[in-house]
Amino acid sequence: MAREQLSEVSYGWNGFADRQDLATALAGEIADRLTRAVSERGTALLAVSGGTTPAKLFAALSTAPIAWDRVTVTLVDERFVPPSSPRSNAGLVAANLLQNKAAAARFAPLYHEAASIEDAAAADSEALRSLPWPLDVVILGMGGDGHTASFFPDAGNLEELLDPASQRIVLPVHAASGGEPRLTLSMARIVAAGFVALHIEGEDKRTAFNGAMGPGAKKPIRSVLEAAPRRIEVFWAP
Ligand SMILES: O=C(O)[C@H](O)[C@@H](O)[C@H](O)[C@H](O)COP(=O)(O)O
Repeated sequence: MAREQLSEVSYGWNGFADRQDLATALAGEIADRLTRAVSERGTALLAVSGGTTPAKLFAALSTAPIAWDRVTVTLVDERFVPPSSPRSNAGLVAANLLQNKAAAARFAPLYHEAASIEDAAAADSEALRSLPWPLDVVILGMGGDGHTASFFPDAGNLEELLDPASQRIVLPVHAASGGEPRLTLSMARIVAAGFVALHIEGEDKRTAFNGAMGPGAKKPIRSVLEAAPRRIEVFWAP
């Protein structure tokens, strides 16, 4: 894993010839780390992102021969929609990851029907408190604007979202660029993970990532890289 050192931020760069090679390699890395967590602490906690990128990865990971019945899967973030919605990350995970061998995993959703996104976030923080924190593996995505999770640059509460000291587990997000209101794991919970991978695909995303690593206004993805106590590994394919 090549190392890029930039001013005060570093990350591992793992480039692949094509998206299926990336999915196979990253699924193997995740499976190894989940297996190690189960052997060390009897359980493992995985958080994945939604969007259009992860489907191949989810399909590859779903067939991994690991002790899925000891694994809890949750989401890095979620749109404030029910699982039946085509916009639902829970629906995406159910259809693509919690299949095959991974169907035996426990799933902890972020979306709960509530009067407001604020009420849902508060309910989430209570419901998720009993999960076996810290996360063992987090898979992040990134938008062309440098957002990751639901840390959108135009979020009204971006400072709170990026606060590595926040004790909250789940935070509400209102950001026009994010579409529906969102629920997102807090920065603190994400960066405390044993392994964080950033999964991006396509030239535009590589350009956006490199831009976020350069001078200029700090993008949320850079804030996450800087806050992470362990080097984050970037997985990219054209
Ligand atoms: O709910 C979401 O949309 C994701 O959690 C979000 O953070 C995603 O990772 C990026 O927006 C990239 O999305 P694409 O994979 O669709 O480009």
